[in-house]
Amino acid sequence: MTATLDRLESTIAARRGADPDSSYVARLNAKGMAKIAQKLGEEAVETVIAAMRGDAAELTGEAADLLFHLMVLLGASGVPIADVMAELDRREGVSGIAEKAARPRD
Ligand SMILES: N=c1c2ncn([C@@H]3O[C@H](COP(=O)(O)OP(=O)(O)OP(=O)(O)O)[C@@H](O)[C@H]3O)c2ncn1[C@@H]1O[C@H](COP(=O)(O)O)[C@@H](O)[C@H]1O
Repeated sequence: MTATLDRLESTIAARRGADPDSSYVARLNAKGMAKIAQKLGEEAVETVIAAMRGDAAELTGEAADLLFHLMVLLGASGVPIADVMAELDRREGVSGIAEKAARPRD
């Protein structure tokens, strides 16, 4: 999975400055962060809908769209996928319930 995301990150970085007429990555970046964020939100909603329909093939496609648009957003934000993976590694073995219970209260 990491190798796939690493390759996709490189492809997105290489395509960002391409001709928007021939590159979806370039076209989306040319529209700016608000449009990239909007697309990510739309893909998240479509992923949720596919999950609720119980259609595994549809969910697979929507999840791929979601991950792709997340990668475009991370790239446009200058956040390497390696940093996200490192954060997940850091959390490994820490129960979400225990972590939430240990948060300082307001
Ligand atoms: N993985 C993807 C990928 N997944 C989805 N998409 C595109 O994401 C778009 C999402 O479809 P939507 O209908 O939701 O969006 P839309 O057509 O822009 O609709 P509106 O926003 O206009 O309403 C489609 O154009 C898909 O083709 C992708 N486009 C590119 N990639 C990867 O990025 C690489 C570079 O792509 P280009 O920049 O286009 O060369 C490709 O070789 C792939 O590896």
